[in-house]
Amino acid sequence: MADFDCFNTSLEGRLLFAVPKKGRLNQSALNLLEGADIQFRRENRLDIALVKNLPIALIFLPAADIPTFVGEGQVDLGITGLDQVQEHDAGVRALHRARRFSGEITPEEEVAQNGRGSGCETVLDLGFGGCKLQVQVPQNGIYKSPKDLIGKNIGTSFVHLARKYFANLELEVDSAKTQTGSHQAGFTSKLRTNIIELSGSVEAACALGVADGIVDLVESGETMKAAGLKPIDTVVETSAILIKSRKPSNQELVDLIAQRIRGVITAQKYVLCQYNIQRSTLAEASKIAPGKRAPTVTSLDEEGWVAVSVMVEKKKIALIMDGLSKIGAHDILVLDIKNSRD
Ligand SMILES: Nc1ncnc2c1ncn2[C@@H]1O[C@H](COP(=O)(O)OP(=O)(O)OP(=O)(O)O)[C@@H](O)[C@H]1O
Ligand SMILES: O=P(O)(O)OC[C@H]1O[C@H](OP(=O)(O)OP(=O)(O)O)[C@H](O)[C@@H]1O
Repeated sequence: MADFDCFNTSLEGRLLFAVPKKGRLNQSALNLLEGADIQFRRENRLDIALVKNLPIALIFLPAADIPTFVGEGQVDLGITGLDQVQEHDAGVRALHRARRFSGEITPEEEVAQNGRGSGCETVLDLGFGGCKLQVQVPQNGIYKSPKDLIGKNIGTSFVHLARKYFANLELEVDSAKTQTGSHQAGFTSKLRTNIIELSGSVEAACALGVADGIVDLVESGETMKAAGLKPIDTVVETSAILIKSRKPSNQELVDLIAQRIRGVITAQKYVLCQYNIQRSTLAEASKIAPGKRAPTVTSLDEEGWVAVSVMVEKKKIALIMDGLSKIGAHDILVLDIKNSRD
């Protein structure tokens, strides 16, 4: 158990669950907690909150730090972006590599340590916070392909993923030139591309002459366009995920939370469609809306008619209603699902 005495709060026996304290993932993460009936009251400016109805303590941390806390086993569970987990992973591997170069560990020990991973295990994809980590360059500039950026200045908050990306690119280019390069050799030589660490507003780096290209997140593309940039490659496609440490303090509680969150995600993704139809058309209707498992069918108090209730993906509902209507379904209703459990 981590020592959190500094918070003057007893965390004894509680599962520690890290939640993004600000930024793009904060509100959706809080909505998920509410849907999963994880009740808490957060005191002003305190980054820790005890859950009232479960033996859990929420720890509010920057999304970028959550993989470190979970990976080192100080915190049991966390919500963060896949990009942040991969950045942490790449950082841990870079550290092992540096230790091998300095002779602190043998190549075999490096392989063994890499095999153990960064300590974060993905529990489930949360279906929000979707975006891409992309290599971007000025729209009307001289750089056309990622290879043109080798040896140049790259601004990013994702230094480890950017180093890994350009190390692979340099290796590819060098191998093509010499026909003798090996993967390992590429990672041992010094990176020629200069990765510059920036903590925010990365898009400004090119216009201000700090960088020739950047590696940053793109969702709608508005920020990129406004900065006069265009994407030339994707490093990672990311979304928010639930992660757990290698040995959580209470696996049963981890499973319970995962099950509740899964239920909330399903409820957000589906709606309930109800309609009346003649029994003779039921098979056709079931092809249009087969449901998550199968439609629920009840007899109506009218000869030859049935009432059907079926879960439908929200994004498909309009087309499905059109189809059902076309084959003679009546009284089609669509209802929101508040929560669900498999
Ligand atoms: N535009 C976006 N659309 C969707 N998800 C995003 C977007 N930007 C970032 N994310 C996701 O949110 C995570 C946290 O990014 P964000 O920039 O919100 O963090 P932060 O630095 O903690 O907050 P802030 O930028 O407000 O200081 C990212 O790692 C990514 O997974
Ligand atoms: O493609 P878009 O929809 O425009 O989103 C992309 C922007 O969102 C994120 O930054 P954020 O606004 O969270 O602030 P930051 O730059 O301070 O991290 C990301 O770093 C981009 O700048």
